[in-house]
Amino acid sequence: MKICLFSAKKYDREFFDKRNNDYQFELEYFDIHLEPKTATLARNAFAICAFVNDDLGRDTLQILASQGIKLILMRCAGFNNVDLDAARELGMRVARVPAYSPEAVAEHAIALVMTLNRRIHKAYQRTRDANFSLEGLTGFNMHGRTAGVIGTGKIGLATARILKGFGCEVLGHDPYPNPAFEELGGRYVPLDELLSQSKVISLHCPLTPENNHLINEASLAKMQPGTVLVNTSRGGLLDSVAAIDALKRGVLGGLALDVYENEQDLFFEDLSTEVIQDDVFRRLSACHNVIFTGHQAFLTSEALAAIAETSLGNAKAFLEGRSNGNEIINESPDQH
Ligand SMILES: NC(=O)c1ccc[n+]([C@@H]2O[C@H](COP(=O)([O-])OP(=O)(O)OC[C@H]3O[C@@H](n4cnc5c(N)ncnc54)[C@H](O)[C@@H]3O)[C@@H](O)[C@H]2O)c1
Repeated sequence: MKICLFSAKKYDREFFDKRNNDYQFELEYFDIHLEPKTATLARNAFAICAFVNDDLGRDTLQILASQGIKLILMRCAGFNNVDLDAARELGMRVARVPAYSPEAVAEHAIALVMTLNRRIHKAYQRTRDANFSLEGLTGFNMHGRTAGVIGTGKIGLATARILKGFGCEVLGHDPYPNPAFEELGGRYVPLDELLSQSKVISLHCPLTPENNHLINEASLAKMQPGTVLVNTSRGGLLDSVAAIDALKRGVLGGLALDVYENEQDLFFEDLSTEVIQDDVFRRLSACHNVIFTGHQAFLTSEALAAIAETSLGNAKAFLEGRSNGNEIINESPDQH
């Protein structure tokens, strides 16, 4: 039984091949994105396995369905790039990996905050050039600061736990409060209060049509000068053009992005010999207090092993006609 994996990198092959010893599926890997013009590659398979920047819109799904694909395996938690209505109409099932390692993403978010705060990115460059001046490297203590977590599900909770460990006061905002967040000492507040009180703000809610550009010109205007904002969730949550303006005005004292709203043309590829055409990305990456990582928050060996195990387990459950709780075809993207 064959599964075609799209956007498959070396590390995906390594972990899927290893876990597949127990499952014995036939795995075919394609390094390229899934989109209408590549969907025809998925021949003689019952399932395809896709990732965050693959295009699973109606056109792609129609081509896949016409080739007999019955199951979409998302090897990630988010599924904002899947047209669930189309999948349902075409009789396709969609499954995901709801929680492979919340700590992997939370730890990366905090690594980004600390890199910006303590200017590690600048110190790294300076010391390699034997420049040991400390001018311009002043950070702030996390201890005693207020940090805001937007979205207090699995990853937001893991982030809040680390922030609490630093000795931060942790504010949260979530339409569905999580008792575990309050148990660890977090305090729920309205979004405006979180924006205006927090020195550090970390985004951990899914991208839905309702919260596209949740952080926009109006919400940035509510932040205190010098706020550090980190987004490891989905790029569309932040209006990047408004962020440039907030950086210029000093409202944002630091911006760390593991995700970017137009990342599908950039991330996961080596573009080091090309001129980047995205002017918003170029303006952001030219700021001394902006750092990017290319959607790597998930990238730990623990997370990759869990992604492979759960994805293959989802395929097995489908073939056995079982539900294992990872199906999303009947959910809308903003549901838990
Ligand atoms: N960068 C990466 O590598 C990476 C890896 C995994 C997940 N993610 C992203 O992280 C997101 C969160 O993952 P999770 O496992 O914590 O999901 P989760 O479902 O456990 O938690 C998400 C929380 O966000 C809340 N929420 C929804 N809309 C909101 C809004 N408008 N304002 C505030 N809160 C809102 C939900 O109620 C829920 O509690 C995923 O949707 C995905 O986009 C990124």
